[in-house]
Amino acid sequence: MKIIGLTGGIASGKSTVAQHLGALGAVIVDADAISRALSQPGGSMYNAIMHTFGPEYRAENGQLDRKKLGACVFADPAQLAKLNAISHPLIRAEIGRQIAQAREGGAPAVIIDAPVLLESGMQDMVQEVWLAVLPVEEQISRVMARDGATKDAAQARIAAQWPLEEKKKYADVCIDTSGTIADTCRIVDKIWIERVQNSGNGAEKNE
Ligand SMILES: CC(C)(COP(=O)(O)OP(=O)(O)OC[C@H]1O[C@@H](n2cnc3c(N)ncnc32)[C@H](O)[C@@H]1O)[C@@H](O)C(=O)NCCC(=O)NCCS
Ligand SMILES: Nc1ncnc2c1ncn2[C@@H]1O[C@H](COP(=O)(O)OP(=O)(O)OP(=O)(O)O)[C@@H](O)[C@H]1O
Repeated sequence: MKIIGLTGGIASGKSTVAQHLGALGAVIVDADAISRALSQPGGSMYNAIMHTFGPEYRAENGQLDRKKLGACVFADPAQLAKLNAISHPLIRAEIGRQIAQAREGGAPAVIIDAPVLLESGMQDMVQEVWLAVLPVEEQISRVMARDGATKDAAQARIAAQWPLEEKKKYADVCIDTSGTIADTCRIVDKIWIERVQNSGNGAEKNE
């Protein structure tokens, strides 16, 4: 089984690429979904956040106030570092568990969809890094359109991540997501054939 890290910035098209890879037969491990699950009330990340950031980040319904915490950490690198120190080890452990599960299921490939795979040092868990790339102006437009964010909020979140040029240094494959979704899917089909189907499923690299 080939273990592939799929990364890129916010709204760079990772989930769209991952969804298509899922249709092709890959198992998808979604780091954002793991993060949201662990930060449900009573979850390990929720408890640690309440302990470190304080009960003012608990919304009236008991959930983590994601909007408030996002506004805090994406405006202040020191606060983001504090959150990352809590979240990344917990997310990493769960990703490891889900990779093991995928291996037992006999999937040809597992895709770790993780926006901050490189920033968090999780690339040591994967055999290849696939990077979704698009011009930053298009990325800002997609964040604003999808999340209803202001331009400033979109730029703040992008600034909390490594620049694309830095990420390219670690990428085995770049996936251009600047065209239509159909264009992206065609590119992904080709990469899947070349790097998974025709590679003996990466079995020679299996750990
Ligand atoms: C700060 C939080 C509460 C904001 O929640 P919100 O619902 O607004 O955003 P969501 O979790 O859906 O993330 C949306 C996007 O923000 C970006 N983002 C999230 N966390 C981070 C981070 N630590 N560093 C840089 N960018 C991040 C990613 O591109 C992600 O796809 C939340 O993002 C969080 O708990 N982040 C820490 C967990 C983490 O590191 N996640 C990344 C998984 S690899
Ligand atoms: N060619 C394309 N490829 C991928 N996504 C596209 C494309 N064109 C437009 N989009 C849109 O861009 C937006 C962001 O895509 P997606 O949600 O897949 O990104 P993401 O990298 O997973 O984002 P995040 O990590 O923030 O969740 C979506 O609304 C998607 O429909």
